[in-house]
Amino acid sequence: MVASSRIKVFVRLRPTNEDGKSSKQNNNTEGIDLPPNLLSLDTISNTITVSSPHPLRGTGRSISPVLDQPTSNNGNSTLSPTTFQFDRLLPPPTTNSSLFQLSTLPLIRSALAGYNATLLTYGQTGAGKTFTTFGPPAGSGGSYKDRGLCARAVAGIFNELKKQDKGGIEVRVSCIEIYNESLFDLLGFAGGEDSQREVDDRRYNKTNRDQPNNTTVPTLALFESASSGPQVRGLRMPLIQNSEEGLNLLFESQMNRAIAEHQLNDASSRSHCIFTFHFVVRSEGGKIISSKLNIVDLAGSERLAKTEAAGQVQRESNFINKSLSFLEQVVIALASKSRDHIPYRQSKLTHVLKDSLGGNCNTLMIACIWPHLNHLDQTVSTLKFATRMQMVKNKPTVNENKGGGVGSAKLLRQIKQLKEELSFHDVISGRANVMYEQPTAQDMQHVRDSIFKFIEDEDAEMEVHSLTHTRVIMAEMRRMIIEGKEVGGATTIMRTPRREEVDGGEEGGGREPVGINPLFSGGNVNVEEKMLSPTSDAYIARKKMRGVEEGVETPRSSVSDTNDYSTGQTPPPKRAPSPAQIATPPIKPYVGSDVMEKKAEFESFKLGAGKARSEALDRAKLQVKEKKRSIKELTGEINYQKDRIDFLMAQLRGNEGGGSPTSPRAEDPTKQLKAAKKAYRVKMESLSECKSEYKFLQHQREQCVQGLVSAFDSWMKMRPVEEVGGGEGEESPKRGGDRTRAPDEDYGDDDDDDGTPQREPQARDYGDEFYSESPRAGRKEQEMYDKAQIQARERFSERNATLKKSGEWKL
Ligand SMILES: Nc1ncnc2c1ncn2[C@@H]1O[C@H](COP(=O)(O)OP(=O)(O)OP(=O)(O)O)[C@@H](O)[C@H]1O
Repeated sequence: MVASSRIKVFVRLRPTNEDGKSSKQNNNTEGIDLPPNLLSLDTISNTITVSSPHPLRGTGRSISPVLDQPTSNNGNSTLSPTTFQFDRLLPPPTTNSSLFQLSTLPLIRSALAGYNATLLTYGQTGAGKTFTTFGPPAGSGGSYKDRGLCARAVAGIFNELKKQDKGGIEVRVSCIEIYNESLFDLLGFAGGEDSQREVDDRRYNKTNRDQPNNTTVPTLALFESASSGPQVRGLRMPLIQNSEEGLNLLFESQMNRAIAEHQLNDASSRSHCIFTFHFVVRSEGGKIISSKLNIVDLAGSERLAKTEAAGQVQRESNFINKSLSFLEQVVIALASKSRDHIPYRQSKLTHVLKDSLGGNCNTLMIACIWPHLNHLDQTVSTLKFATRMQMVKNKPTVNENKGGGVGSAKLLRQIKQLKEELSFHDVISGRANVMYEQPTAQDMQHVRDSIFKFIEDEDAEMEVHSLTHTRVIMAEMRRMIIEGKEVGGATTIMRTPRREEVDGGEEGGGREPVGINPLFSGGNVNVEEKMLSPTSDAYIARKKMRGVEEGVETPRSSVSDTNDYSTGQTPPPKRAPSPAQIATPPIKPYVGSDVMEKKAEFESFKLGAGKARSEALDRAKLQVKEKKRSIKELTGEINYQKDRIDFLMAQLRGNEGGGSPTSPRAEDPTKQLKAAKKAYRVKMESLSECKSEYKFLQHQREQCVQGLVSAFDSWMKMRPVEEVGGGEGEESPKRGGDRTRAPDEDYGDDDDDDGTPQREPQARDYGDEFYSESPRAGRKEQEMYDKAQIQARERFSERNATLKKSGEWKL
C-alpha cells in the first residue's frame, strides 16, 4: 500500500516598510508593521494569530472562496482572533539561504530518490513569492546573496549528485508560463531561431499593451498521459550537465517572463511560472526511474482597487484572480472528505498541477504574506487557503518504468522485428550464438575464459561477434582491473590457478600475479579504514588484517613479467626473490575472480551462519544514518534561530542608540529575543545529545563490523576443505586458515564525513552557501551566477535591438 502524506505548508512573512504600500526595492528589514494585538507569532509552536481592529475592507462578499467571514449589518466582514498553525513560520529576517535548507534541499533529495516533488509559492501580489522562488528579477543584477530557491536548487542538485555519486543520472529542465490562460514555453529560444521568434512574438504582444492581442501566437497544448499524468506537448527540455548550464537556462526563462508595474509591485509577475527539473535514472536491467522537481511561482492575487490596474494589466489581473479562484476550488474539493469530483480541468493551472495537488508528489507550499495593516484582509485570506492546503493528502511513490516511456510498446515491437531480421541474417551467413542480448551467467563465464586466454597467450585472438559482445568484454576487463586495484592496490588479472600451480609445481610454490599495472601499485588505502577512528577496535583489527596481506605482498611486476600460463611454465623471474619471499611462499591477494568468489562466500555467510550479525550491522548502519540526518536538521534549525537572534539584537541595539526608528510593531523585540534564545538553547541541547548518541551508534556499528568480520574468519577456518574447495575438487591456497580478511564490504553509511554537520552552528556563522565546501567553491559559484545573469541580459537586449530595428517591436 502506498503511504499518503499531506502537503506541507510554511508561511513566510516579508519585511515591510513604513506605509506598507510600496514595495519598490524594499531594503527595510525592520520586520512586521502590525501591532501584536492584530498579529502575533509564535515561532516555537509555529502559530500565527490574527485579529482585526475594525471591520475588514470589503463589500460584504467573501474576499475569496475560502474566506467566508460572517458579515456585519453594514455588509462589511468582521474577524475575531483566529489562530493558524503551520509546519513552519518564517518571519523576517529569514534568508533564502536558510529557507533553501529547510524547504528545497529535502525535496531535491526526495526527487533524486525517484519521487516527484513540488515547491510552490502562494500569496497576494508583492508578498515575496518571486523573491522566494527566483530571487530579485532576472537581469536586475540582484545580489547573489538573495538568489532564489530555484538558482540554489540548480547548484544543490549537482552537489547532491556528486555527493551521492550518481553519475549516470540525466537532468533536464523545462519552464512553462501560464499567461492569460495560455501555456508558453519560456525556454522556447533554446530550440533555435524559429522558436526564439515565438517567444519574441509573444513578448511583443504582451509588452506592447496597446496592440490588440495577436491570436496567431503559438501556445502549447496540454494532454493527459495515462502513465505520466498531465503533459505539455512540444515543451522543450534541454539536458543540463552542470550548474552553469542550468543557471543560463534559468535566467533565460526568467528574462522571458511577463512582468508589469503596478501600485504594489514595480516588477509584478503577470503569470504563473513552473520551472521543472526532470531526472531520469536508467539501471542496467532496463529499469527506468524518472522523477521531477517543480518550482512554481504563482502570480499573486490582486485587488484591482489596490493595484489601480487598468488596460492590459487589469485584463491580466482578471485572468490571475480567476485561475487562483479555480485553484482554491480544487484545494477545497481535495480537502473535503468525500473527494468525489476534483475540478482539475477548469483551468490550465490546476490541470498542470494535478500531480502536485492530491497526486503522486511530495508537495510543499510556501505561503507568502505581507504583514501590514493595509494587507490584513489578504493575509487572512492567504492563511485560510494555506490551512486548507495542509489538509490535502498526496501519495508519493517512486516512478519506476520497467518498459520504457511513452510509445514504448511501439518501440518494443520494432525491436522485436529487428532482432528477428538479425537472427535470420546470422543463420543465412552461417554465424551462430551471436550475442545481442544481455549476457547470461554462462555467457559471462565464456567471456571471462576468453579474456584470460587472450591475456595469457600472446597468439590468442579475441573473437568478437557483435557490438554488444565487444561492450561486454570491455566492461568485464574494466571490472577485473578495478577489482584488482581495489583489493591489491595493484591491477592484477588472475584466473583460477591450476592444480600443479596450487600444489607448487615449481620450487617456491607461488606464482606472480599476471599483469600488474605499475600505475595502480602502492597507495593501497582502504576507504572504510579511513572512516574509522584510528583508535577504534575495528580500525586496529582491519589494519592488522591488512598488515598480514601487506607482509606477504607479491613483488611488483611489469607487464613484461607475464607468466606463460599456456605452457604451464613460469619464466625465470627478472629479479631475484628476497629471502623473505623464499622463506614464506607469497600468498596471492584476492583479486579478479577470487574476489568474486570471496564476495560470494561472504554473501552466503551473511545469509546463513552470519545472518543475525549481518542484520545487526544493517540496523546499526541505519541508526547511524538516521542520527546523522537528525543532526543535519537540528543544525539547520539552530542556524535559523541564530539568524533571528542576530537580527533582533541588531534591532535592539539600533533602538538604544536612537538610530533607526522603532518599528510600530508593538510585540516587544526583547520578548521575541528571549523566545528565540530559548529555542536556540533547546535545539543546542538536543544537538549535543544527538551528537553523543551519534558517537555511541558509530561505535556500535564498528563493533558490529568487527564481529561480522571475525565470525566470517572463524567460519572460513572451520569449514571442511571439500566445502570450500574450488570447482572440481581443487583446493584453493587462499582458503581456510590462510584467509586474512573479508572481502571489501560497504560498512559505511554512504556519507563521506564523520557526521559532523556541514555547517556547524556558530556564533557568527553567516555562511550563506550550504554546499560551498570552501570559500573558493562559493566564489566560483557566485562568478558563475553573475556571469549567467549578464549573459541572459545581453542576449535579451540583442534580441530587443534586432526586433526594434526591424520595426516589429515597438516598446
Ligand atoms: N523576504 C524578503 N526580503 C527582502 N525583500 C523582499 C522579501 N520579500 C519580498 N521582498 C521585496 O518585495 C518586493 C515584491 O516581492 P515579489 O516581487 O517577490 O512579490 P510577489 O509576491 O512575487 O508579487 P507578484 O505576485 O506581484 O509577482 C520585491 O522588491 C522584493 O525584493
